[in-house]
Amino acid sequence: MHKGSISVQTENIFPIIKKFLYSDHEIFLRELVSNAVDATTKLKTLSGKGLIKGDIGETAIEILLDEEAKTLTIRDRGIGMTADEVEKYLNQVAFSSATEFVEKYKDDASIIGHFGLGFYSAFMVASKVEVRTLSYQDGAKGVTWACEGNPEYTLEDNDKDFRGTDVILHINEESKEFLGNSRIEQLLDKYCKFLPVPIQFGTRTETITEGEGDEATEKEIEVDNIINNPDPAWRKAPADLTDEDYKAFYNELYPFSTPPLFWIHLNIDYPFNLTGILYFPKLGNSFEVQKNKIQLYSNQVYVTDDVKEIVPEFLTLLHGVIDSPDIPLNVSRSYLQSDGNVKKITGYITKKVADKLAELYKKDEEGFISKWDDLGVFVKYGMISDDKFYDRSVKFALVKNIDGKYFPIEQYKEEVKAQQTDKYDKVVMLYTHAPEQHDSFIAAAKAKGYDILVLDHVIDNHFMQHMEHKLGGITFVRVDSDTVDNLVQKDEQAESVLSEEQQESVKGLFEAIVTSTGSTVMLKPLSPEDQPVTITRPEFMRRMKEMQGLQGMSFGDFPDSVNVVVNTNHPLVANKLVEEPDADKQKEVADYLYKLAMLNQQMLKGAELTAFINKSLNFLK
Ligand SMILES: Nc1ncnc2c1ncn2[C@@H]1O[C@H](COP(=O)(O)OP(=O)(O)OP(=O)(O)O)[C@@H](O)[C@H]1O
Repeated sequence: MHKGSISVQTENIFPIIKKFLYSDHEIFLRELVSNAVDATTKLKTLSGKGLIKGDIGETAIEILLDEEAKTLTIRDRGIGMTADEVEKYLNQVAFSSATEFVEKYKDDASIIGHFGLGFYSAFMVASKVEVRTLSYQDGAKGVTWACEGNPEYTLEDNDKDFRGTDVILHINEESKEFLGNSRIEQLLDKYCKFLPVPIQFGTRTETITEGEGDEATEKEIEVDNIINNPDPAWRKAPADLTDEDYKAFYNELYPFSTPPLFWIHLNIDYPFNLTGILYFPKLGNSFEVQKNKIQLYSNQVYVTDDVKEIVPEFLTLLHGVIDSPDIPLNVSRSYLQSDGNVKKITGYITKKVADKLAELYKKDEEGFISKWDDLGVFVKYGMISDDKFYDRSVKFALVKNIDGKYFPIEQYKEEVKAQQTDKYDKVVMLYTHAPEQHDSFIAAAKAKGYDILVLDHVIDNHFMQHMEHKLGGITFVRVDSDTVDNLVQKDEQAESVLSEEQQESVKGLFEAIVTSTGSTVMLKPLSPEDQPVTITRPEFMRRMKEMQGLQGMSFGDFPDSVNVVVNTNHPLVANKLVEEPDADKQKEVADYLYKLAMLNQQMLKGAELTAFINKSLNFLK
């Protein structure tokens, strides 16, 4: 037996590890299993080069839990270590790199906790760590290194008879959770799901069928429980994968979810290394809830699902996996943001996504259109937030009209130009966010030969604002924002059949009825075919208010701004109302017309609505 003292360059590291590493203790398992994987990969490499004679045999890594002995063991059948190597790698390399790391990041506990310290993170959860190891080299002798979380360690020979390393953790009092089967299972699933070496944790029962036809019997057998898929889809060549393989992998990542719309296989080795698969999920009208689903890996080791720094914000709506050994992982956020490689990766991913969409649109326009309702959100979000993406995608950014036809927005502008250009030379793109609710406005606009778009997603206000600015020469106007004659403003002036005096009296009549703040009464000589009274919501104020609401800002109690437009050429106004001799009756008619307009804009509610219905029923008596 040999005793020694770990050379301490700085003050004792163990209290520092315990003090600073309070967050994410669980990372120790990832670190130790990664070391086991490294040792196994090294062995395979040596064998591949013919440097190890004969068959290397079993290489699976095992995780063993002994609740009674309170130990958790990580067992590999990798290269192992000689006594000299243990001294060098565990006492010097591992120790000095851990010391350096803690020194560097001790003011940012979250970083240390998150990224671990390699081998020494074992001391976050263990009061004692034993390493029993046997090197692959001919004639090597087994050695056991043990350390109880202080600078003293022991090293002694053992009789280990199979190549590889057991790291035995004597779990400390505060970390008892790591003696639970399901907790370990959960951690392995989180961090080790796609590690490149099979990892076994206990056994599981499997039902197999023996014999054939009528003779067939079902039997339960115990098999090794391999918790990982060592050869995940993203590491394979796209040519070797079918659509079913991609879907199956999606299901592996997100069990029980709706199949994705399509995917992009990323594969680049210059100027940085990156592989991965990004999936476009079915989003429908939802938005926020889907974020943070992309998982970041480094050589198949799970790192995080917080990829904000690597993937442009709008693409965090995507799902899938990115794997890059080139992303500097154990550094701070601010460093990531300014890192040149990370910027290049972001740019590359954006370009790949835009190219894939362009290709889909070109190759299969119909298929692309059929996916647009789900895809539109990404594309719009991307166009708003990333100029380069805008330039690439404006060609295939679609808008849908009320008849369910889709057009690229630039082409749509040309389609409606002749009918819908206003006196300021802008093409007015009319839209509704709720076709049912705007039925009468839509009917009026259609009768005038206008086309109407459906823009009903929460992102659309921002999208419209952005397109007005970027595309230029267009303005979006909601179909209920003005009376139909004024949706596309022209210079034509219609004549009113009422005298000025009559107009004054009609205006006064309505002003006495319309008392809510924010409402303005206006008279207009519209077509006799149009509604007698229409309530419109001016585009600018409404859109501003909605956009601020979306950003969590508030206009305070700013009332809805609406116009109550009275059509002075409608017979019910021009004849019935004006000619009515009885003042009370006149007021009643005006009020009824106003209520109908409110009803049309879904503004009639509560007691007012009940009174209106009762009044209408009385007419039928
Ligand atoms: N299971 C193992 N089998 C063989 N050698 C090991 C094993 N675990 C650790 N080592 C040796 O100890 C060294 C130090 O390990 P440690 O985990 O601290 O650092 P690392 O793996 O080099 O880097 P990282 O901090 O990224 O984990 C390793 O480089 C390796 O040589």
